[in-house]
Amino acid sequence: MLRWRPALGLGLCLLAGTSLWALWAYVRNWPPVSYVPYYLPCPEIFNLKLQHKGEEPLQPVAQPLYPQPKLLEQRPTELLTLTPWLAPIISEGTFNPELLQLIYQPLNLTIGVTVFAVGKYTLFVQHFLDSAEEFFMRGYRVHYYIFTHDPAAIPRVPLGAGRLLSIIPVRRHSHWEEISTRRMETISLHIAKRAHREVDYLFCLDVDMVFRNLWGPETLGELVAAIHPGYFTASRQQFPYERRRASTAFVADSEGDFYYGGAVFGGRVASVYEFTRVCHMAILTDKANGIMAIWQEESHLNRHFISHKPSKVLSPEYLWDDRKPQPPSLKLIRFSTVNKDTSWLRS
Ligand SMILES: CC(=O)N[C@H]1[C@@H](OP(=O)(O)OP(=O)(O)OC[C@H]2O[C@@H](n3ccc(=O)[nH]c3=O)[C@H](O)[C@@H]2O)O[C@H](CO)[C@H](O)[C@@H]1O
Ligand SMILES: [Mn+2]
Repeated sequence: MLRWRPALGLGLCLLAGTSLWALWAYVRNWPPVSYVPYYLPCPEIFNLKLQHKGEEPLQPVAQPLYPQPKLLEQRPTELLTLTPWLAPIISEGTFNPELLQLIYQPLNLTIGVTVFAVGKYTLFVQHFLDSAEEFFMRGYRVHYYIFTHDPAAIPRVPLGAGRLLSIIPVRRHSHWEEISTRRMETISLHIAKRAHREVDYLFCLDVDMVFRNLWGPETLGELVAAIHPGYFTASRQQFPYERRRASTAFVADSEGDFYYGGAVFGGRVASVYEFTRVCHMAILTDKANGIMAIWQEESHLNRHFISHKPSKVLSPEYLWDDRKPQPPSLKLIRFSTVNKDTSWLRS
């Protein structure tokens, strides 16, 4: 009987030790972590940090009340050329193309372009590329990145010297809103993985568009936004911002400078990285809260540009819409949305 005592004592000690360890493991993880399912498909985004020696991004400015800048402030045919935060507004007549050529050509820059062609939107690629070859950054090195679910559907357009095209396969999301919105995520990941080594500047463009006139180095800047063709005469209260406070894209009636289009943005590749990453995070936060902003990523883009002003603003010459007549205030149209059957395209 006495011989069993040490064995029994040892067993009890082991049992007590295991129970204490299990209790400690449970307490240590309290409260239980609940993982938001939306975050799971893209955990890389939280760990990736671009390796560049840049300055710290500007801190968000406090939002004092100030009058809205008006593109047509002076005369009905003359566009504003400078924002109140001293960013140039680019339109025909505000710059000297020959001088800019002399300045930018020796820099040997490579300009990247991202375009998405998912589902029936592959139909737009031919026209987009043909016109880009004619008008976009002529004489510069250009790298087109075409994101598509169907690489075979991308036409082989002959490219000029120094111009490259890469086709990058992506998932075909079922809803068009998801396809459009996911661009922020895909672009930021693509920059971190690859594009930051390959290009100096990057423009992110819609594919249902066509170039009609020259688009040159006057558009290059740290962070570049384009004024939406539908709202350049509207007051900030009429802008179609996200007005629900539950969304991270919320904009108050007293805020806003210009309403920018989601179809055109760009800048230095590192700045476009930070911009798309931050917009993607905001979109994920909304998803986790069960809300989608009224104009998807365009709403987030607009929210961001209120607190982080673009360093250069493109007039609607650079983002027009073929369904609208050319107004007298625009001397030419450089890049425009083609007339399209939206409900068929998105079906
Ligand atoms: C002029 C302008 O600023 N347009 C914006 C506007 O409408 P749009 O009506 O111009 O949006 P859209 O149908 O062109 O979609 C945006 C882009 O996403 C891609 N795509 C979209 C759907 C699809 O099935 N397959 C596909 O590839 C394609 O590159 C397309 O150009 O609102 C969108 C978000 O709601 C985007 O912010 C657009 O940039
Ligand atoms: Mn479009």
